[in-house]
Amino acid sequence: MSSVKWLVESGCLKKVPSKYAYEKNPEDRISEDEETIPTIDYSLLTHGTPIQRFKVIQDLGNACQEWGFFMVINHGVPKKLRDEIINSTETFFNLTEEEKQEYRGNELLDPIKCGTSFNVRVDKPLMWRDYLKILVHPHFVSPHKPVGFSEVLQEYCKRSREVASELLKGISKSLELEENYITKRMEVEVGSQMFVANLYPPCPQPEIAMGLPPHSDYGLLTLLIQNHLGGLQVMHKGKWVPINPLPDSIIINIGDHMEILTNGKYKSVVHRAVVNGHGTRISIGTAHGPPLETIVSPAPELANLPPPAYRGIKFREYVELQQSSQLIGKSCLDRIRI
Ligand SMILES: O=C(O)CCC(=O)C(=O)O
Ligand SMILES: [Fe+2]
Repeated sequence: MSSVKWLVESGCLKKVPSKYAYEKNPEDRISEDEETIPTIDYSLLTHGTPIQRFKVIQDLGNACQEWGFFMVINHGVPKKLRDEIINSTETFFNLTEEEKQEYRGNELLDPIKCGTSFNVRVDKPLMWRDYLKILVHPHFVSPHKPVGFSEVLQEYCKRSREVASELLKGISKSLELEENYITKRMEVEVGSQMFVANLYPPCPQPEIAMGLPPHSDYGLLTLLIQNHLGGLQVMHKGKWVPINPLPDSIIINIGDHMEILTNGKYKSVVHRAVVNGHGTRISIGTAHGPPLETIVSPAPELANLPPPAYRGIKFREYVELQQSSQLIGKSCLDRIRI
């Protein structure tokens, strides 16, 4: 299956080929309010006074409960590193189709996988998106091309793990649990981290194509950065809210495993990526979760009243289920609700 990038660059497309034609839900509403996702000042979480910390933990809890999405500012991941990971990812996608073939991957959880759409075996229609997914933790691997990619990838992923683990401490506190509760219970230090780069080439008819359809993410937390182009929309109170992140911020969202662990107190939220007609959008997510063999179930501290609402499932099994199915809202999580 050729990449969307190749399709766009190899001819002068005036129309979206029919296999990419995406029928939007006629009931979709785009929010026109100014309202957007909350902002969390990370530096107050890590270096604030006790009062500032108390307040930011409350804000974090509210953001998780009300939106499932927020932006973090003052996170300490240098702009240079964020630019470098976006630029080197772009350079990766600029390799020839033959060079990228090496990373096509045959198995669902091959540590390095490069491809198009979400899952070409089941997607109907195809998505206007190419991707590179790398399981970077606990065992770091990287494509050996382009030159320098591996070093930047390793550093960016390490810095994003640091941010994720501080946020998980704050989230534990917001649930009135001990600060290291989630990181310990989910063995986050030896947990899995998936790097997912999305490339959305310019689309001749953006209104009838989709970059990524409505879905929630697996894992505990996802960190997301993007180049200069927007496209992320978050479902909130029945409307799609377009996200325009503050400069230098990182977007964070709750994944399905946080919903399971908190017994539904913090819910994963459906989001999608729309495409545009003028330029190539790149977004880079890192999904943070437990080790693949860990069984995730509701924390007993949070699953007494109300009783457990999800059955326990091995992280690997859940990821395989999600990655092998069509991406449809929260359909994967629905399968393990009690
Ligand atoms: O490109 C985006 O803004 C969203 C990407 C996304 O939702 C994902 O990779 O799971
Ligand atoms: Fe996502």
